[in-house]
Amino acid sequence: IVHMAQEIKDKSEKDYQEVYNAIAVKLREEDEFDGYIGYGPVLTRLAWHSSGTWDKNNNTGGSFGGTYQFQKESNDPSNKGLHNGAEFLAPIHKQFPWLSHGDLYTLGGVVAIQELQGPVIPWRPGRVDLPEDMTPDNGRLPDAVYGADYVRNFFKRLDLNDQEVVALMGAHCLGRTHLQNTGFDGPWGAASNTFTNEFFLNLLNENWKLEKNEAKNMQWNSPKGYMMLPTDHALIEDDKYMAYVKLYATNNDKFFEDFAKAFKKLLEGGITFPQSTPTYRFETLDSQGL
Ligand code: HEM
Ligand SMILES: Cc1cnc2ccccc2c1N
Repeated sequence: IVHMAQEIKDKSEKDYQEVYNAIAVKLREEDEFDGYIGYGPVLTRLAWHSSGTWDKNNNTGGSFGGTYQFQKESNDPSNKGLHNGAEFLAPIHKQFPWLSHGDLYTLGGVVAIQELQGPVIPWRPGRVDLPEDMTPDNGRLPDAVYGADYVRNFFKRLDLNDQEVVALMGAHCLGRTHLQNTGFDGPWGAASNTFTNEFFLNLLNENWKLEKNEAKNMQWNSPKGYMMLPTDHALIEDDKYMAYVKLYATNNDKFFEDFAKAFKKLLEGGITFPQSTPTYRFETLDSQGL
């Protein structure tokens, strides 16, 4: 299967910056969601889950067709809680009906990362809505209970190497786990809604204890009330991953640079863009003085 992005002839950078700004203003205004964490983390996870269904071996799934809009995909147990992100974006789709669902879900993640003070994520438009029968099967997204070998093998299907995987996992600096969504709980106290390399510093500096949580799942907890999933903790159980954890814990610029590249690659998996497709680097609200 070839997913050829369409050439968007009648929309300019200004049009896409207008969509970016509409999402960013809504994000700034609706700050009470999830105990004042806001919508940034869940929008980031929605962009990742709508892209993470890609299978490089047969080029099925991925962000191109916007199939998260169909219940077969949004009801995947792996997607529990993401409806909050989709409902947040629904009015944006109404305001800009010319934007495909695939472009909407991925752009939502770009706005979230940038407005939460993360790196600029270069982004290309042109994803095309596919019919419901092209929705990939459930079960293509990763489980949280396994170790490094599972994580490494899982991300091969998304064509992502050790360095890209560790960089991307740094997004777990944002938001939190919710017992009713995934059977994991915490961090307790304020979860973060600012994009930093804290995830790597916490991995290295906290005193982690493996405990069974209320849903009978094992997770790593620290005396300060932080938590890590088994797949998070796996990054300091494996020498190759550990090298990148240390790199990103000590070099925030390198983390930002590598995260931006890996997140763009994740959001574009399986898509062929025409030469003429521009790559947009959007301004944040702050940098526009808005
Ligand atoms: C081995 C791979 C991964 C596993 C097993 C995993 C698992 C999870 C789980 C269990 C949650 C909690 C969801 C909830 O209970 O509401 C979560 C949240 C989150 N994940 Fe991941 N994740 C992985 C990779 C990623 C990647 C690659 C990204 C983005 C680049 C990401 C971004 C997020 C964000 C932002 C949240 C917070 C969502 C919120 O606060 O509502 N994750 N993840
Ligand atoms: C500190 C930390 C660690 N792991 C996480 C996994 C998923 C969501 C949030 C997380 C988080 N804030």
